[in-house]
Amino acid sequence: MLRTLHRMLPAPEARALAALTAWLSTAAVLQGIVLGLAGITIAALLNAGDDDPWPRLVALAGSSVAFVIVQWAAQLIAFRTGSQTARALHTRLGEHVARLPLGWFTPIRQTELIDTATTGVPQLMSYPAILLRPAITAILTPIAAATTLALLDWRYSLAVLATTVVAWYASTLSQRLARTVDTRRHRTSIEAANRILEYATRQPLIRTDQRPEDVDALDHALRDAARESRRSTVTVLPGLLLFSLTLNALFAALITLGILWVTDATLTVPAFVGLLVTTARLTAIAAAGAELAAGLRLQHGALTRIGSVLDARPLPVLKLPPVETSSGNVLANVEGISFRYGDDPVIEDVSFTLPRRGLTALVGPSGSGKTTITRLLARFWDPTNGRIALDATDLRSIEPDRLYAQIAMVLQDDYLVDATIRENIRAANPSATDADMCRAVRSAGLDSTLAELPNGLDTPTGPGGARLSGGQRQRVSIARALLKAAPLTIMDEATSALDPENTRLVSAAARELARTGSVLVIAHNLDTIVNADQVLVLDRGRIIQRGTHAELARRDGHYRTLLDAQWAR
Ligand SMILES: Nc1ncnc2c1ncn2[C@@H]1O[C@H](COP(=O)(O)OP(=O)(O)OP(=O)(O)O)[C@@H](O)[C@H]1O
Repeated sequence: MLRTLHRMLPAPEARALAALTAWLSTAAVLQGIVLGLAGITIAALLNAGDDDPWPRLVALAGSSVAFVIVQWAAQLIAFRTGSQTARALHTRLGEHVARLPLGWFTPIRQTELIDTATTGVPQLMSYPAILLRPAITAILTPIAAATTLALLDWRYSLAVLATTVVAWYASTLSQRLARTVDTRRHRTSIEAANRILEYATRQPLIRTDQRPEDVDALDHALRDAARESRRSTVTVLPGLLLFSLTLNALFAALITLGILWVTDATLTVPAFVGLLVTTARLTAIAAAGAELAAGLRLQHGALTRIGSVLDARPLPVLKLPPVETSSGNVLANVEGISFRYGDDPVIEDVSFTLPRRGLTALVGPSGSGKTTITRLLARFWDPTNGRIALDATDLRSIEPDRLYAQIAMVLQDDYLVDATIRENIRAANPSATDADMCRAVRSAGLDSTLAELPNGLDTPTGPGGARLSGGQRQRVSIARALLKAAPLTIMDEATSALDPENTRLVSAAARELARTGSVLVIAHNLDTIVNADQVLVLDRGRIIQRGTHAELARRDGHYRTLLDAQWAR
């Protein structure tokens, strides 16, 4: 665990952890020497007359003082290292997550990430601060004590070393037993957390639709979590019992050995008493170490989860030759792409181009793959076959920052950061002038909304934009896209039109952006489609028709059927 944590930390914090380990190891060895010397001194005092106890008493006092000083310094360093470790892990997690492909952020991974950042990292902080000391002490102190005891009786010293190895093995075994249940318990508790989040955020839907299956799913998840929690307690107990029994059996074995050696006169009674005092103290140290095992296991679990986030690889940026395009007017070239989520093919052999300027409407029934195509264009994932090029460059060879600078997105229910409306919009283009900002706000239809807000553009949006209505959030998102004026804008029109005014605004913004850039709209609004330069009709992951609205509307086929069913009402 120490090695894993050491590997995860940046160099300065890893060095601090190594230094702390050295301090704690020195303290543990000194403690062992103190305990060994205590046994030897007791033997010498009981053996009055035969031995001069003073040299031993001086050595004991000297090593005790050294131990207290080193232990005190180590503890101070431990608290500092604990908070440095937590800070470094938070930073590493944050920097790493920012480089992961957007497709990595599934709901369950998001819940895991919240748990890791808010619970896992703070848990790990107490590893260097509190638990590393007893963990090191439980191993090094008995070894140092046993070695010191060799001055009194080398056979007993070897016996203590052997029992230390057996006790260490028993402790590892009991922890391994518990770790498997810990993993299951964590999985079910994350599933429950996810369900609770879903239950809380979908309350309106659950209440109005009276969906008992949502409540059932939550009930199941909570029951599973409670069951695993009970099971983990029950499974951990035999391990703890095994360790406690082993420890007591080892102590009894050492006493028996001592008695045997006293009986055959190869060990004196005072020496035996001295050895027993030291051994009893070592047993107490080992038992205290075992009591902290549960904490260590929790930290091991947290470390494993942080490791699995850090192991997730960002999509590689490859060195690829430029892509030839048929004309300089092409911005995006999608060539024979296929994609699957797991084993399910979702997109199959799709090809199309997006012009540098113009509006492309993507239409098709629900589940036909429209959203997936737009996500592949923003490189949430790489297609399993084929390639996508932006400005004659394969997406896989564009640095993420450069790629995101070229794309703007307006989604159905956009997430706003907890800042003012102005800050949310300006984030799209920090160098935009106030005049550009006003234009974007006006075109997005936000001016009427702002007039009703007491602080206008400086109104806080709340976490995720919760203080604005869905329609207002979408208008902020449109203003952001207008201000960014990226070469490619991807828009997702609301399926269940929030209000006709917003639908008209998305359509108008799409047309405006299409005058200077390329716009790809997942279109549900006939107005958008009629104005599109090309319409791509998608069905079960394939493009089955393409052309303008007028061309497609004249032909029999899927588009006409869609048109009749959806828009001609
Ligand atoms: N993250 C995911 N994991 C697994 N399957 C997914 C995932 N996202 C979408 N799918 C599946 O991929 C298929 C295409 O989904 P997609 O969201 O691209 O369709 P869509 O045409 O945008 O649908 P809608 O109009 O309803 O939004 C669907 O069958 C969907 O169930």
